[in-house]
Amino acid sequence: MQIYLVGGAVRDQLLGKPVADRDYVVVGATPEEMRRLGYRPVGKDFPVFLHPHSGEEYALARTERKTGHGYRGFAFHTDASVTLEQDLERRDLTINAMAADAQGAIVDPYGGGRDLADRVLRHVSPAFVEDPVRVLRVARFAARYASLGFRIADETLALMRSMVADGEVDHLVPERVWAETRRALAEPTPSAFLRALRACGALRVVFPEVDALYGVPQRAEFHPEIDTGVHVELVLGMAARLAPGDDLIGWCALTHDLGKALTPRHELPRHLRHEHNGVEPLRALCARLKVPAEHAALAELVCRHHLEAHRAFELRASTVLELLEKLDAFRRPERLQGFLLACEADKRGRLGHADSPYPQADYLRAARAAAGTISAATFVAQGLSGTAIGAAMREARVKAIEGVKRDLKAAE
Ligand SMILES: Nc1ncnc2c1ncn2[C@@H]1O[C@H](COP(=O)(O)OP(=O)(O)OP(=O)(O)O)[C@@H](O)[C@H]1O
Repeated sequence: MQIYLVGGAVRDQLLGKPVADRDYVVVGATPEEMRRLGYRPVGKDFPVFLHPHSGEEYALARTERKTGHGYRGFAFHTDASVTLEQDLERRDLTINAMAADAQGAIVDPYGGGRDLADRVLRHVSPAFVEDPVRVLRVARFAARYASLGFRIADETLALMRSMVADGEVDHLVPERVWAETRRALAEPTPSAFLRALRACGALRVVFPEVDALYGVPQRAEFHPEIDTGVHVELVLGMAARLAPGDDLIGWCALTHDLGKALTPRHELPRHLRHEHNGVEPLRALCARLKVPAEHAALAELVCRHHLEAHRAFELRASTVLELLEKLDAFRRPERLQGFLLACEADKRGRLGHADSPYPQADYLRAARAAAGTISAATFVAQGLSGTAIGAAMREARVKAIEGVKRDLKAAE
């Protein structure tokens, strides 16, 4: 039997990037042999084994046949006669379909090395169309490598379009959409994920509420980029810059303005109440994709309150306190931190504003710190009880926030 390193590890090595996971393909072996050698079987649908010591994954070389819709409709075939080339042929992109033998010699039957050098994301074979998640994977790799100058090959984009047109993308299960989206949001250029999905028409299928933002105008004096979809792309880019690799902030960036798609035509380009209008589609989207609770919760807070954060200096101290309470900022400082990063990404994610300061974040952080030092214990010690404690504490917190604002003004 022969063992090859395959997929992402070979690609990353050739790109000079750190290798995260090492996956191996085993050619010319049977499951029984693998077990005899001490490998532990883990695959449900097809034979994958864990190395007895390193815990790395070793999969028997396999082919597949499409039997139905979506990703469940596959019959995998594996035996000792399946070749490395057959296994690599069923992979998505040529840059992911290279292998390296034990001596480090590269096996590259589909031109992955050339595409890597040319910065092209290209499908391996016509079988690409058989698994709709590959549309999302290509978009995700576009988000990962956009800054290196990668583009999607025309013929691959054409196949992606045909998969959308044939309705194959409709069969994606929410778990797979979320898993790829989450990973894409943690990539360096998440806006390239949106652009790739939009270019093939998949955005309308998987994120219709985001797709609907393109072509919706905003006021040019606040948003020189005008188009709301373009604004969302800029906010995603800024979120990736402010919080690299943080898909939670990315999710908030992606969804903060969903309400703008619902603005009545006669009100455009103003978007009165968009922060309220966005809540319902956001909740429906989070439920549909089964996003984790904290992603749904923080995205809703950002959607509802981003305008308040932008206007923080104009708000009364009591309103600032209410905002901090709604964010649960006294018990959960990380919530406030995430909220402010997303709000800052929104404010700076506008054409010509990338380097604008966002002093609102400093103010709200300082407000929380000052108000947070006031605790109920002080008022209990003063002999107060029940509702009197709550009222006195509130009053003291409001005063503390007023103090912070005064100090900031004085420092200007
Ligand atoms: N749905 C799919 N269709 C075709 N090939 C796939 C699919 N999912 C994974 N692969 C193949 O399996 C390999 C491992 O997949 P995995 O999702 O771990 O990504 P990766 O390429 O290792 O990238 P990452 O760096 O994100 O882990 C890929 O490189 C690709 O060759």
